[in-house]
Amino acid sequence: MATHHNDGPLLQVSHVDIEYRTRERLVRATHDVSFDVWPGDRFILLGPSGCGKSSLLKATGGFLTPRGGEITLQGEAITAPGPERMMVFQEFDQLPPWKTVLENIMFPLLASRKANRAQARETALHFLNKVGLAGFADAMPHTLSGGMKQRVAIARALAMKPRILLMDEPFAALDALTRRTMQEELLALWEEERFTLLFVTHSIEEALVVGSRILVLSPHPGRVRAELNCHQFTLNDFGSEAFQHAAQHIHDLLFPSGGNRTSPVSGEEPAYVAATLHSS
Ligand SMILES: Nc1ncnc2c1ncn2[C@@H]1O[C@H](COP(=O)(O)OP(=O)(O)OP(=O)(O)O)[C@@H](O)[C@H]1O
Repeated sequence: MATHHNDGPLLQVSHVDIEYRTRERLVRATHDVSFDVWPGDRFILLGPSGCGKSSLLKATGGFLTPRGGEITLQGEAITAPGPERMMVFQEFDQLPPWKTVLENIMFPLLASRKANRAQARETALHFLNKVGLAGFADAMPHTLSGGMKQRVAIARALAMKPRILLMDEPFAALDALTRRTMQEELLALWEEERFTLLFVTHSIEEALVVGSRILVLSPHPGRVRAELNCHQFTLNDFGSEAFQHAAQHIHDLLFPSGGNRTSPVSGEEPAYVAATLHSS
């Protein structure tokens, strides 16, 4: 179980500015972004394409260094990638194709010397079972569906018992039904394991279902527009009045021009529209 709120935030993102320098220009990805993630949080970074969500996640992963501000995990500055911060990406090709499913899950445990072969195998089988793929230990990644590959990537990350799990739109490339199932499974896993999650999405609906807290970001450069609690919603709340109300509220935060659903904020806008119009 996660320890609860005794020792201060697990992750602190303080006044973070992220910039990219290309030959032609300087891109400011985020400006002065601050937030705290507590143990056991399912913390969502939500915003339109280009608001710097992935950049914030990569900086937390230690894959890039902010231009300004600081990111700390349990008080220690993040300067490089580390096994206590495991990442799950959107792409289905994140599993080395020459390793079996089981070997894929065992690999970080062995590479980080967290476990010997026997322990790694046992842990990998345990987590493979947890994501419902016990029968696929010896399968090669190319024989799996997209959803199954994402389950393996999640098992691989959780097997490391990271202090924080970083997920970058992990379900965005899945069909709607599989996406819903994966959200359900992730929540069930969280109920069992109570890991701390930092999750990037541009879907309001997904943010409300998966998250316990949501950081709403505005684009160019990404700034904090609001931070909201949403632990009250589950997958059963789709279409409920409270859910619709919360979705509309977030929509209005993201598109403050006043409900103009055709405002050209980004090519990704239909995701928000779908979220607010969804009812069942
Ligand atoms: N390697 C890079 N070089 C130059 N600019 C970059 C690079 N990576 C990201 N950017 C720019 O930084 C800004 C933020 O990008 P980022 O990918 O973090 O946003 P995002 O909110 O995750 O978007 P999306 O939902 O489309 O992935 C964008 O304007 C993007 O073009």
